[in-house]
Amino acid sequence: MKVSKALTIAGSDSGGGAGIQADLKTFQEFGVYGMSVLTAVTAQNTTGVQGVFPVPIEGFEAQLRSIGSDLKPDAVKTGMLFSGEYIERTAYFIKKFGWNNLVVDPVMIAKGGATLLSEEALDAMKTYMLSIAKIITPNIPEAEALTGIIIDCKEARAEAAKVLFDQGADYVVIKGGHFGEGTYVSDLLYNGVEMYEFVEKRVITKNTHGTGCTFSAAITAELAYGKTAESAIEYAKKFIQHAIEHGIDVGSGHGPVNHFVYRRIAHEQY
Ligand SMILES: Nc1ncnc2c1ncn2[C@@H]1O[C@H](COP(=O)(O)OP(=O)(O)OP(=O)(O)O)[C@@H](O)[C@H]1O
Ligand SMILES: Cc1ncc(CO)c(N)n1
Repeated sequence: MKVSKALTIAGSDSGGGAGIQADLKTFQEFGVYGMSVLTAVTAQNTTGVQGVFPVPIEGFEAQLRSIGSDLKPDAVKTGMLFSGEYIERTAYFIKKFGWNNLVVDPVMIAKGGATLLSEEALDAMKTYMLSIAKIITPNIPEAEALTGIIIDCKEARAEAAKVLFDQGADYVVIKGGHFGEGTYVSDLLYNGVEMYEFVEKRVITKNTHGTGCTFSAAITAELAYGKTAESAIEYAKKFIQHAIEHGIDVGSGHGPVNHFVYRRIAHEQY
């Protein structure tokens, strides 16, 4: 049986809500065969990040070579890339293997404030990843760090999207989860010609662990199926909305979004 295949290059979240675990669960939910290359192991749960342990760089590169020499992902996403060295190696292998359906989620800081990307890596992210990204999906603080623009209004967000586009990404999505506490949450898409806003009702919940990873994994899964960037983003936005609305009550902190939301809704109908 032929299947669409997607690869995530990211960190592990032992708590299962973000990182590689969120990506693989989302790929599975979309019916896409999931593969993973680990940059780092995090000791993490719903209350925060207790430790970050990078995979030795040789082990990281070996995983990329194993995938590249045998499996051909239809789409690839990057999440926590840990440091400039891992970023440079990631870009090298992505180019070498010709993986061009690339979603870059420039993960920098976990919700509780833990650093997932070293500060020196910011330049490497701009130099190596933006130029090869099909879609980049920063949240507001990440877009601010990458552009130097303070995003305190919609106009500033649009300006930042243009700067990121000029740095090389084909499609820029600046997510609005961190944009105040309004009734609606809007994500901005810029494709070099037009700006689109994807708007949904803000869900009042503490279970928002993994929103960003799950959203970008859903986009990647849709790209793996051969969908256009616009339709992949539109569908992923609906998916993340359902996943947040049905967030899971586990742990004592921020529970994860619900990666198997469609199946759960189906079960509830019986
Ligand atoms: N409370 C909410 N209600 C509805 N949608 C939300 C809410 N919070 C975030 N989103 C949506 O979830 C997606 C991820 O956005 P967000 O800005 O939270 O990303 P992120 O900060 O990268 O996530 P993470 O903290 O997992 O790294 C976006 O589509 C955003 O609009
Ligand atoms: C491993 C990992 N990647 C990404 C995030 C984003 O929030 C996280 N919390 N943990």
